[in-house]
Amino acid sequence: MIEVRGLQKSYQDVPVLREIGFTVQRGDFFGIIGPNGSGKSTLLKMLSGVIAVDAGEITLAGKPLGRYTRKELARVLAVLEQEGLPPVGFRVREVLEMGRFPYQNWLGEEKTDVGPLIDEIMQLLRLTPLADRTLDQLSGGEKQRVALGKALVQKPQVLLLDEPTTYLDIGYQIQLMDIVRTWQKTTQVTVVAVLHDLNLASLYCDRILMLHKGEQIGVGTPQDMLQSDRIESVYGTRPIVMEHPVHRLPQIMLQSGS
Ligand SMILES: Nc1ncnc2c1ncn2[C@@H]1O[C@H](COP(=O)(O)OP(=O)(O)OP(=O)(O)O)[C@@H](O)[C@H]1O
Repeated sequence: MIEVRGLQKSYQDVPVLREIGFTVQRGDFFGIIGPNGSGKSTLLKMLSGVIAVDAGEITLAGKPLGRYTRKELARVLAVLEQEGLPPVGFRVREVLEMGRFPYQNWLGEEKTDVGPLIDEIMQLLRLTPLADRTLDQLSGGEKQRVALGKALVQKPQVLLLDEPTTYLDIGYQIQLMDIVRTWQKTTQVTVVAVLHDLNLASLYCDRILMLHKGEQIGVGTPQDMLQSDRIESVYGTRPIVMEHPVHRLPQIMLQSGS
């Protein structure tokens, strides 16, 4: 679904990504991890076409990213960003309707009735009781669900998530990740998520790309990537890595003073 080859990026002649290359299969949950400043958001912005690559190529559904028009791209790819919501005056249902823009004509009309799709996504995200609230009347966690709803109504083939669980408590973190996974299983959407929380990355990602200072440290399963030596060399702190007693996946425990 996504192929990345030989990607390079510099800002003002300072290289921030070097020789990045990986493939994401259709329907995979792919995580991008790495310390602050390692280039995760820059890579995600290149995948979404927001910033240009200096060298290398990104192919999406068999077509180079640069050959998509903006509207074509919005039918294939949706992004959940930290600041992806419109100004505060809009109501929840209106915001979700805005997500349909790639399918609308210049009058904002669509051939098919999307009411049932919007109802389904509002229910999945438990937004139905909030439909008529304006954005300023929502909590941070509720706003994040609205932003996700706006991305899902685009019915994308690829969903990019930039640190989707920042500011969410542990209950909302799991709820949001579970919703994404449920949606993924029903629609076969390919998910690429920048995640700071290594334990969440382990629980939800099929494969993980680890970046460090703009270099690709490796791509592999959570078991491959979340080893204490590797984490220590990249993050500068040595955690204890244990197997989750239920999910049989690596989970890390931080050690103070290490
Ligand atoms: N517009 C810009 N101009 C110049 N340098 C930039 C710009 N955007 C990012 N950088 C630099 O590029 C590097 C990678 O930044 P990026 O935001 O991609 O990292 P990140 O891994 O997402 O970090 P974080 O986890 O802190 O969000 C950093 O050194 C950052 O200072």
